[in-house]
Amino acid sequence: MTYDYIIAGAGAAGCILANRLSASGKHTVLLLEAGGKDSSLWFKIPVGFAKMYYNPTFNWMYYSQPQKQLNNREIYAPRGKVQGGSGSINAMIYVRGQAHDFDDWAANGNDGWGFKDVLPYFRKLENHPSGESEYHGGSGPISITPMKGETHPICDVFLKGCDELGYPQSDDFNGPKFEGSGIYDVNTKDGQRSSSSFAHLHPALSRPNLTVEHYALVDRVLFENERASGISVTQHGVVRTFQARKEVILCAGAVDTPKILQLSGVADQALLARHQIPLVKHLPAVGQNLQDHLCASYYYKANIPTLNDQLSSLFGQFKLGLKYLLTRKGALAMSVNQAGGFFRGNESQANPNLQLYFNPLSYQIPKNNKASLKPEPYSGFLLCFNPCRPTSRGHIEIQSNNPRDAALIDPNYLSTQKDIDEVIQGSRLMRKIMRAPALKSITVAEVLPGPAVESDEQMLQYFRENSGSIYHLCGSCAMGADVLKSVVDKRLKVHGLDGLRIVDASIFPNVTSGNTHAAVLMVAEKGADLILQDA
Ligand SMILES: Cc1cc2nc3c(=O)[nH]c(=O)nc-3n(C[C@H](O)[C@H](O)[C@H](O)COP(=O)(O)OP(=O)(O)OC[C@H]3O[C@@H](n4cnc5c(N)ncnc54)[C@H](O)[C@@H]3O)c2cc1C
Repeated sequence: MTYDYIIAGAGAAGCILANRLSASGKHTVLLLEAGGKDSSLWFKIPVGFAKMYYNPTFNWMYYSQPQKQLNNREIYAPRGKVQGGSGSINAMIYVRGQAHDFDDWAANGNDGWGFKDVLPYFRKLENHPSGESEYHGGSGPISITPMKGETHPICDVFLKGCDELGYPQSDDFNGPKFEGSGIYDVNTKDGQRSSSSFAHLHPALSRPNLTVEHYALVDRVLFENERASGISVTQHGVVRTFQARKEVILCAGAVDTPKILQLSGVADQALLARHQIPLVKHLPAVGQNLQDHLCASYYYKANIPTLNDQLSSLFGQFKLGLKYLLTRKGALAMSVNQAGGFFRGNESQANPNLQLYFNPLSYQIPKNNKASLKPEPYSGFLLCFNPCRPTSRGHIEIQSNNPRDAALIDPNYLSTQKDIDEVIQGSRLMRKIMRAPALKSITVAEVLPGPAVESDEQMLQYFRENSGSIYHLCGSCAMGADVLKSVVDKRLKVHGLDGLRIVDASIFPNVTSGNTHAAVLMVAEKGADLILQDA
């Protein structure tokens, strides 16, 4: 069968492309997704995040290679395996990043991707309750909800503590003032997840020129000489091929997009030779430049009730459930990451370089992936940090030429001195904030790492033993001008090939300073415009 556009991966980016490319009715579009539909109610209810965290039906549940700098631990890397992708299972925190994140993209040979260029796309994609303004959009498909005014009362204690220490406050991390403590926005509408699947794809499903195939694992891109001519998938055990009249667009995310390219013969020639894959194009940067945010939590026991108290009792759960059903508000309508912000680890930083989360509950992520996420059995809360712009770079590599084998993920965490220094800065910042009078007055004890962990070495060791991914893998098919160091050009076309683009988190030249979902949605909106301009 032949379509104008074939999109591989119905994730955060792929659903937007499917909508935008099929909207005019002029082009036929095929959207291929390895997972199933997002019909379960748990994708709608924000608290469903916990249900999907270790759910092998809807989550690829990848693990990294053992990380040398993290005590050789294999770090959990959940990825959505369902319509909507990771955008269907994520924590919905909506932060664009700092202006200089995108100015650095532009400086990497990507004119047209500086902050002033991408801001119109951020505005286009969102429906913000404050309406149209310099920084916000009021009529886009993705609904944004500020959690301000709805968060657990303990979040106000955090904000007061930061204020006591003289830190600035930000009313809106996506507005003119990024730096400071504040309350996060989430991408929800009336207490329900506003994913690109719900906001873009569902309303487009009745279009006759849009076809969606589920349980269709893309094995490889097919080429005629140096033009991508179609795609080969395995669906319910049967191999099927589809032809593309105009373009094949890879949207399988930062782990699977480079994997598909490598399986298709577009990668470093030595890697391809090792796996007996015929060479289509020697592109050594495919799979390189992998980045992520690495975080660690500090756990506290409080002398006032926290969300732990409500979530630990059946009556508390019942009350929260009833509130959600009746008003679509309350803890079940929100992310667990409610307060936080962006801070400078020391005075010499030109920009905020640490992101913080203050959660009104505390939970340990169970190591056993058959267990579920449960609050700690006391009134607790946690404070968590990650460096905003880590400089460690890792890679994605196929382990065989079998598309059913997961790729090897090596983020190479904490492999630069800058990243190590920022871990110390972040650890010291946590302790400083917790010494603020407001926070001291509600804290019984630091449960973890605990007061015995005091020196820089001990704090670093705690981080090495306990840190985890905050699930922002990106950069593995970076956009840039240098064909040895990047994979796509500024129009998102794969270097040296025709009819093949990448539109997902893998094209980030550098990770953004906040959570990555918003920037992926922007990339998809701008990518759709670029594709339609060339149609
Ligand atoms: C648990 C979790 C929590 C997160 N929390 C937040 C948050 O609060 N805020 C935030 O900003 N970001 C968050 N993120 C990150 C954010 O969701 C991702 O950055 C974003 O979804 C990436 O979008 P993408 O389109 O690149 O990939 P994805 O959304 O992952 O989509 C890729 C799609 O491709 C499909 N696919 C993969 N391989 C194939 C194949 N071979 N054939 C066919 N289909 C394939 C996948 O099944 C998936 O549907 C979180 C991520 C996770 C996993």
